[in-house]
Amino acid sequence: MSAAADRLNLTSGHLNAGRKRSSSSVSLKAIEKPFKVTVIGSGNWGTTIAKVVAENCKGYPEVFAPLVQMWVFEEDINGEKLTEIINTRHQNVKYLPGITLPDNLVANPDLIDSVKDVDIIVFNIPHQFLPRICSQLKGHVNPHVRAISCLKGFEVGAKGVQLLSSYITEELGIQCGALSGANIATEVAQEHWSETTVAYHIPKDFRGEGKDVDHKVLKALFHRPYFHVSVIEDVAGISICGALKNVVALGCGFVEGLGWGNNASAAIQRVGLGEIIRFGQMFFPESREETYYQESAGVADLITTCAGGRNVKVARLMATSGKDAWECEKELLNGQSAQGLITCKEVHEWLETCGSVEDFPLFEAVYQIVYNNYPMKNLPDMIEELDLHED
Ligand SMILES: NC(=O)c1ccc[n+]([C@@H]2O[C@H](COP(=O)([O-])OP(=O)(O)OC[C@H]3O[C@@H](n4cnc5c(N)ncnc54)[C@H](O)[C@@H]3O)[C@@H](O)[C@H]2O)c1
Ligand SMILES: O=P(O)(O)OC[C@H](O)CO
Repeated sequence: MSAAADRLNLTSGHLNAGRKRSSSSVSLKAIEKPFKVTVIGSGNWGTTIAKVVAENCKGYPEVFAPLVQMWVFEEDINGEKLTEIINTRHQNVKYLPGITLPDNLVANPDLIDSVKDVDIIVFNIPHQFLPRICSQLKGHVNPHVRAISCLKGFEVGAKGVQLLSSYITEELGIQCGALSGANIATEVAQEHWSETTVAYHIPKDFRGEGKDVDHKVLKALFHRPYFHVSVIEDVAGISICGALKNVVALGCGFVEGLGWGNNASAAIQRVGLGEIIRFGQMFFPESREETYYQESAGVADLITTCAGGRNVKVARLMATSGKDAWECEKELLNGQSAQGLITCKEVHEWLETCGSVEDFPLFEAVYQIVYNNYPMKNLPDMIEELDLHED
């Protein structure tokens, strides 16, 4: 085993075969040409994951090209360009203040230039911007490029409800997996220990170990001493959890803001977990039920998001202030996005299309509260009235 593999502890013993994780031991010394990596997105999570990736690319030059580009949606910050601030002071002062970024992470405002000759793209933007980003990238990305989506949400359109990784694959013709877990960005950026799940299917045109991206390469790219990665195959399972826990977190924020306490929040999470699993079973039958319970992307992410994520904070403020969702998001998040606000609408539209609204009373209640001003205090009845578990 190479020194790099040894340092990464990428042996089969380290991986839990019972959870269908990747288990082969591959010498990373065998990498034919180091993989060049770009991160698209520079928000709270975008910048955090770019930091993680840049640390590993610098640490394993036999596997990755050390220089990592991060595409930045350019902004003016008190007369200075955000990209210039990042490249000179090595800090994203707007979206991840107080965190020093590695000097091999280079901010680039030119989207097309940022993916030139790249081997791996990590997508990490609020999901409402994905269609425009993909349409700009079309024709500029080689089909052999591999991608990981760190986005949490769905694309709902003419093709029905789609995973964002599938949307990227369809739009750009590249294989795309996902990364999702119990990962509040600032905690990861501060290097407090957490876990995450990466899911990736090896594509039919896989070029072979050492030449192409596989589970080992992805583990090397994302695993840090403070950020423990498990690599599995269930892209649908981890993506469904990641998208829908944000809707559940809004429900938790409502009951907390009303002053109802921990029992009410736990009740919302219980109902929410059931609806997440039901959604997976109905619309993505390829997703595996154990992912919801065993992976960081499952119930662990539900718990952390409902405790300390942005969605719960926005919903709490809605309840305590009486302001609408968009005002609360603006007031609290300084340009960041509470993705559950968009996801609950997408889910509602999809469920209406297929006549399944009544199967998901919590998702529907959250949508009605956010978009149609339904009283939050009626949430228990809204869930109860539609509860399918009643005899
Ligand atoms: N922040 C977290 O704790 C966290 C953790 C895990 C996953 N996620 C997920 O990661 C994804 C990205 O979240 P984030 O926290 O990096 O973003 P964010 O919520 O911090 O959003 C801000 C980003 O949006 C960009 N932006 C604004 N307008 C834009 C436009 N018109 N086009 C393109 N980009 C624009 C900004 O430049 C900035 O980079 C989301 O799907 C989120 O759910 C977030
Ligand atoms: O801050 P939120 O609500 O977007 O959630 C953050 C992460 O998704 C937690 O894993």
